[in-house]
Amino acid sequence: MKAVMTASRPPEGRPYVRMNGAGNAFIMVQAFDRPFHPSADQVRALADPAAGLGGFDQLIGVEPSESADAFMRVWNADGSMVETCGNALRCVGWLLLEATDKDEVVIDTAAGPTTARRAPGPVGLGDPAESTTAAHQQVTVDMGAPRLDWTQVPLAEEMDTRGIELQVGPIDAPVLHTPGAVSMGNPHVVFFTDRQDDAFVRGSGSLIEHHPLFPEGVNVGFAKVLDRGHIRLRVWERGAGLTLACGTGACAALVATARRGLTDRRARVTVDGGELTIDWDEATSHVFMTGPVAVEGTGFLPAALSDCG
Ligand SMILES: N[C@@H](CCC[C@H](N)C(=O)O)C(=O)O
Repeated sequence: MKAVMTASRPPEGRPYVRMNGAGNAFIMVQAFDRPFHPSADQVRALADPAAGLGGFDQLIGVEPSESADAFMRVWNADGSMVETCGNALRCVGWLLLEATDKDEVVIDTAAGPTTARRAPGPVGLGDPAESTTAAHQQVTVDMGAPRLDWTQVPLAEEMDTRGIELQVGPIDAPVLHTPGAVSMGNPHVVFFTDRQDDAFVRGSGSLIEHHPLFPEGVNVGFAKVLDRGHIRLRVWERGAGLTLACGTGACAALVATARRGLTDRRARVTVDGGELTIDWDEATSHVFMTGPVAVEGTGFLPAALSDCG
């Protein structure tokens, strides 16, 4: 881990690795040697293009753990600290797999532990073993069982999470209605809809994110079922807005569509930044997510924002 994240260190600031998981953008900060606990203001400052990091959806702290290979801490770009992030788990998993000789690593989070392992690369992209970066690498994570009780999402009132009482638009002709609600360690609502254009996703997503039915806020998915094994998904992320991919959102979309009988328990989920495969295993009830990870570069945090212990 340290080998991957601490190449040569100039005096100014703490090193970072910029990665993406199917387009979901992360800044990974090594917090093995010294704690990294930025305030919400400091996270927002780092997310600002003026900080020179290129912006990100989530800021990730990779910390030591007594029970796992690492603990992953997640901040959204708006500064909020959240439970977990599926695509970042695949990226941190890849970093840990690269830095050790293990076949499988365990990453703890505020939502509980997750295991990560390499998966065969996609056909047509060459041999992943020949790649010097993570560009062609596929990683599978075990996201555990979805939490489906209304108290676990959580919702503000009792409802059947297969299709909750929520609609957007006129009462007699709503444009969105009866979404599924799922927690993958973080809260998701998934609408089954063909409406996926930018303006619609941004407008309705930002509204629903803060709806009083979701006391902790919510990530908002817009899922178009193409066939029983294929979903087109866009996600308005809580605390980050419209992103190119949301891993927990893809897991939640598969769970929500499978519960409604719209898809099988395994499906390809096409997001703006790539393809994810989600498998809701019948025997264990665990949701497995496979998809690409990529290293975009490395750098050093601005000195003033490096010592956030
Ligand atoms: N990008 C993530 C989810 C990150 C956290 C989310 N915005 C939240 O507030 O719960 C993913 O890949 O799962």
